[in-house]
Amino acid sequence: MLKRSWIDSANDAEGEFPLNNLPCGVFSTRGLPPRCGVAIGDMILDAARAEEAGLTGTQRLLQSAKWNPLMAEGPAVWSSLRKRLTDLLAEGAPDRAAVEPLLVPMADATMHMPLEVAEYTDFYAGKQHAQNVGTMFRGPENALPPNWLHIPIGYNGRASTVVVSGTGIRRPLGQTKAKDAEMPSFGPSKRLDIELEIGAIVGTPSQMGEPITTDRAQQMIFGYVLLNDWSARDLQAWEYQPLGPFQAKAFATTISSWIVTREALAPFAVVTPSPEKELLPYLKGDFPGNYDVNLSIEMNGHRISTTNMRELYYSAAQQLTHHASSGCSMRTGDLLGSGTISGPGPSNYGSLLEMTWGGETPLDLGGETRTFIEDGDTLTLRGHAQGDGYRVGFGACTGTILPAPDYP
Ligand SMILES: O=C(O)/C=C/C(=O)CC(=O)CC(=O)O
Ligand SMILES: [Ca+2]
Ligand SMILES: [Mg+2]
Repeated sequence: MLKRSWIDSANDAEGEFPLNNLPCGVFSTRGLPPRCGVAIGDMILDAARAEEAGLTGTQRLLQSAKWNPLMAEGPAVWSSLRKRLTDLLAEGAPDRAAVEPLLVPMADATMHMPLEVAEYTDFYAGKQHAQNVGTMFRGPENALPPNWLHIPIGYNGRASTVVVSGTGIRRPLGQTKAKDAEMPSFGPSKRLDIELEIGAIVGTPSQMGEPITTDRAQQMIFGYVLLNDWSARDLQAWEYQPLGPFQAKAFATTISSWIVTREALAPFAVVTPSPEKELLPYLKGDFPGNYDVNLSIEMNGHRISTTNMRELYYSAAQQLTHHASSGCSMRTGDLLGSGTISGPGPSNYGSLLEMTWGGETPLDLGGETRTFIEDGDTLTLRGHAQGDGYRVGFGACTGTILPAPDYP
């Protein structure tokens, strides 16, 4: 049910930021440095100033212009802050007069990275995507690798190039090799693509040498963002064997400005699809660790795909458990990409590679067509969970492609 707020725009049934959501971002307004804020309707509550005014029940957790200090505190503190903010913003709140001056119109704000990304790992937990990409790269017989049904497969990506929604992305340069060419060549990617993913954000850390259970992993997750894993398919096809993606995915990853907390998504929790092969005991998660979140992709304003987070075969908790299982420590601010979330048919695929089947079938964008991304194109991911009379949304995860740089 919609929790009503004294901020009218937060009571809109189709709005993304009702009182039920309260996602965490970092914003600035003219002349003032970036600071922590919480979205409510079409406004942002200045959480840093609310803390200074003694309204949040926290001390010095919201002053660093990143959410990491709060994230490190763990679920009890996350929960009490959420409860406190809910009380401040609910219809009939006694503190309204103190809170009102701390609201800034979203339209006047510039958004920044909401967290310091400690490390970034990208998984491959969408089965339809793994099947599709495997078919194109290795043929239908070898599409799904033999380990896929047993391990949440991943690779270590780059935290240095995770950027916030709205950041322009330079077309990457790299090495490619045409099938019939004798030598590889170097230049701008000609097969630039997106991947629609959800990123899970680790709040509380684990120690080196300390494996964790799926229950504990679930408790460690602070929240989720939309994530676009920009991918240069021509670089990828040439470089990926035997160590997996490298420069094809190292140049940029865009996340939404808002972190939707695990608590806000709890009413939309679902179990992952039943495993086709029994999972080893350490990976079993008998709780609903996935979420019913509607997802979509727009290219230059045209919707080109719709899918849902519930398609994921492994939950973020299972991915995190596997990640720590060897003794690998997990840090506050670790970002775990889910893997591309493709649904059953071409209108539900999460990458252009799949939608155009390797560039063979162009997409119709109302007059124009596209296979891969051209300079100046804007790609936008959106996502929301649908409640009874309200939505919990992520805001946009968007980026425009700029021409490749000259080689120095
Ligand atoms: O080699 C392959 O089969 C494909 C690898 C990827 O594309 C890696 C990746 O980013 C996985 C994903 O997002 O699902
Ligand atoms: Ca990916
Ligand atoms: Mg990437």
